[in-house]
Amino acid sequence: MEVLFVVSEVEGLVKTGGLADVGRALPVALKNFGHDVRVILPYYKAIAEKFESHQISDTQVLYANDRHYHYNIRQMDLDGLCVYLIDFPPFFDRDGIYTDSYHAFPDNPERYAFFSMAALHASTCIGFKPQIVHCHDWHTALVPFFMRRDPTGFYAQSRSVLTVHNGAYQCQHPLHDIPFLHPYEEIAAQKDNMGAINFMKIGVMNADKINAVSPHYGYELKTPLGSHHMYHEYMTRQHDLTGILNGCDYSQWDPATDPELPENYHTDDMSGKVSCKQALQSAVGLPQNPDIPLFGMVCRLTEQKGFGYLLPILGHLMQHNIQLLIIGTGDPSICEELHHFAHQEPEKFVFREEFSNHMAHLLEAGSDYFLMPSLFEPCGLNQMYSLAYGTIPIVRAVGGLRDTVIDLEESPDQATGFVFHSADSSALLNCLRRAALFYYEYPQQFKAMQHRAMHTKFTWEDAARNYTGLYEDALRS
Ligand SMILES: Nc1ncnc2c1ncn2[C@@H]1O[C@H](COP(=O)(O)OP(=O)(O)O[C@H]2O[C@H](CO)[C@@H](O)[C@H](O)[C@H]2O)[C@@H](O)[C@H]1O
Repeated sequence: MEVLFVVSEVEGLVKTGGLADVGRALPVALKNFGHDVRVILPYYKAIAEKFESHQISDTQVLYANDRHYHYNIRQMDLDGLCVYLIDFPPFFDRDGIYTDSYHAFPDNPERYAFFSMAALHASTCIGFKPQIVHCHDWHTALVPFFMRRDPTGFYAQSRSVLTVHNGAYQCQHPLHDIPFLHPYEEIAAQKDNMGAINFMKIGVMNADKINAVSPHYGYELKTPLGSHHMYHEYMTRQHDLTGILNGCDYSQWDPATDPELPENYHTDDMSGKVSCKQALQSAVGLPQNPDIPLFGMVCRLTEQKGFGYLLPILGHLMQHNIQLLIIGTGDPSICEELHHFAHQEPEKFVFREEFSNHMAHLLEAGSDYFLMPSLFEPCGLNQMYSLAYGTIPIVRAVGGLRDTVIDLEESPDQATGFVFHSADSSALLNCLRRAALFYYEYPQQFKAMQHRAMHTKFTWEDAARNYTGLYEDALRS
């Protein structure tokens, strides 16, 4: 199949979170499955500064209201993957992808409405007629709407798939600021009483098929509590909504080959993991004690990741003989609390406010436990990386975390981690205490759990097979 993969981030080029990991690994897996996949994303400043690409057509123009958008199409090769870039400096030649590190760019809705329109337009200019146009999250959720109303007929036989990586981000914005949507009366009819429209709703109501990034998140989207206030839309589309579990990119996340680690390791010889722990403790200034359990966490600092109930128990946690390391960037108020706490407990707790791929890899390898107590988690990738690195995940039973981690009490012989249920501090604290006790009291069982974790596999090949099935369903619709 010919697939146009329209996405706002691609790991290796530009990344703010898990969307980028999927933006790289899934098209590669689909290509390996035999599909002709072309990825298209904005030509951000960060890409222009670091990577070679070349312009492949004359300057193109799009019109919306009285505005003209003159843009260029560029192309590059990313490890055998064909990548097109939409070059429009007024929107993309700036520091930051979505934010200036603190605040979202106010013109994000217009930027991504333009990108969605330009991605489809560019494909017609290039002459690539895809059977499937696969878009992701709110940034490209207008693509299915524009496809259905394409006046040229170029996409008449094409079908659209919208993947929901994070349904909480929907982009609600005044229609007035989004010129590309002005011509459509049906959109004007959807304005709420503040004059705003919702990109994600438009995507869900117009895509031929929709999928969540795990089966359980697919189920949650169809519940009032888990739908992020889009229960009506997800229920309306329930027969076209499914869940496909993300994979783990083992070419990037394998402790036996990971070049970011001071020493590699595998299930037959775990001594390298001890060196990684030592290197991690040394890198962040924690006492170099190999016997104390080290809990690690790396994530975007947002409420989604469970800080609402993690922050209140940090003090209680420090009464135990453990170490905790958190690496992340995001919400300034969470940063402030973490910095404050780190000053109080320098021997036990370190907070690094940074985005570092190297440190993320070292943390995955050097920690004993990986903490992921999310309020909601569409799939989650770090728990998969943790399993691969023999770093036992501690997760809440939501979304993809529930689909990928087996709790010790639930199934002692198959357990790969610790799972708690309620979104509250005491449930989390109990779970963390359970994990610390297990580490100290049952070292042999801890090792056995590490081995089981490292043998657990969630491959992109499986995901690509499932997406192929979804594409086939879309083409039949
Ligand atoms: N400070 C930092 N330094 C270095 N690396 C950092 C970092 N902060 C985060 N990362 C990296 O970003 C990625 C985070 O991926 P996740 O899937 O866990 O979360 P995210 O919420 O961004 O993704 C959303 O999309 C993905 C993809 O579908 C879903 O799995 C997920 O549930 C959904 O919320 C990992 O590769 C992680 O290592």
